Amino acid sequence: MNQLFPIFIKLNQIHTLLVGGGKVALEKFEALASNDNALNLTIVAKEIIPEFAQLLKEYPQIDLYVRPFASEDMINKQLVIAATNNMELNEQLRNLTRQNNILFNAADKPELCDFYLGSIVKKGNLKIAISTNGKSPTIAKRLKELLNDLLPEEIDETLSLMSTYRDQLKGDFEFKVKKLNEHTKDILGHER
Ligand SMILES: C[C@@]1(CC(=O)O)C2=NC(=C\c3[nH]c(c(CCC(=O)O)c3CC(=O)O)Cc3[nH]c(c(CC(=O)O)c3CCC(=O)O)/C=C3\N/C(=C\2)[C@@H](CCC(=O)O)[C@]3(C)CC(=O)O)/[C@H]1CCC(=O)O
Ligand SMILES: NC(=O)c1ccc[n+]([C@@H]2O[C@H](COP(=O)([O-])OP(=O)(O)OC[C@H]3O[C@@H](n4cnc5c(N)ncnc54)[C@H](O)[C@@H]3O)[C@@H](O)[C@H]2O)c1
Repeated sequence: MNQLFPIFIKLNQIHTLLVGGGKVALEKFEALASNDNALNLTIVAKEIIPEFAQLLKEYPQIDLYVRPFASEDMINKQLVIAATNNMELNEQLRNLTRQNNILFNAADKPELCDFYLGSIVKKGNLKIAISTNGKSPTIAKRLKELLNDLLPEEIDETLSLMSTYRDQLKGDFEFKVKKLNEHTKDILGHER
């Protein structure tokens, strides 16, 4: 059984720290920024690969510090993601985040993580996050591709129409829920 509880985070409201500037850090950065390019992020890395530094020029709001991690970097952060090649540093980050009540992810190190990144299907306002409980990120990626192909582009239009319809409905909450369910019965092919 997968006991992980998915939540959807507003990356422009919280402050995230990414430690590391290599290929894996770049992948994690792309995973974050592809959801919200106005994200609130600080990056600390002893060294950064040129393509990552180049990409960051498109994000003037992001702070990049090319130097070793210092414990003060944790101040005012709510989420920390580590993508370093240094296991001692990963352990130190694990301990510091715990002491400071900050949620922690170490890329590819499940035993150190409070949360995992998911594979993400995106169709306009619709977003589906996939977890395999860490069993196979490759299958998560393949499922994402499958769902991306299966879901029609019009699904976003349907969401917008439903939102307008809901705003126009007059009546109490129970009445609205009934109407919305009646209206979508055929779209989804079954009754709630
Ligand atoms: C979903 C995705 C999100 C993201 O990272 O953005 C993600 N990994 C992705 C891809 C990917 N990662 C790896 C491969 C190589 C093949 C393979 O191993 O399968 C591929 C496939 C590829 O790149 O093609 C290597 C790998 N990853 C982990 C380990 C350690 C271990 O398994 O013990 C190792 C072995 C390292 C080694 O051998 O040294 C662990 C984790 N990776 C997770 C997330 C979390 C669990 C998610 C879940 O429950 O499924 C978890 C637990 C923690 C975390 O990192 O958050 C992203 C999909 C991108 C997309 O959607 O396109
Ligand atoms: N590259 C891959 O495809 C891959 C696949 C699976 C697992 N991994 C693992 O993921 C980790 C990261 O991989 P990578 O390819 O990005 O490694 P990398 O060596 O390219 O990058 C590591 C980054 O950590 C930074 N770093 C190290 N010590 C630091 C410190 N004290 N303060 C701040 N930054 C520091 C380095 O400057 C560098 O930017 C490694 O542990 C690797 O074994 C990598």
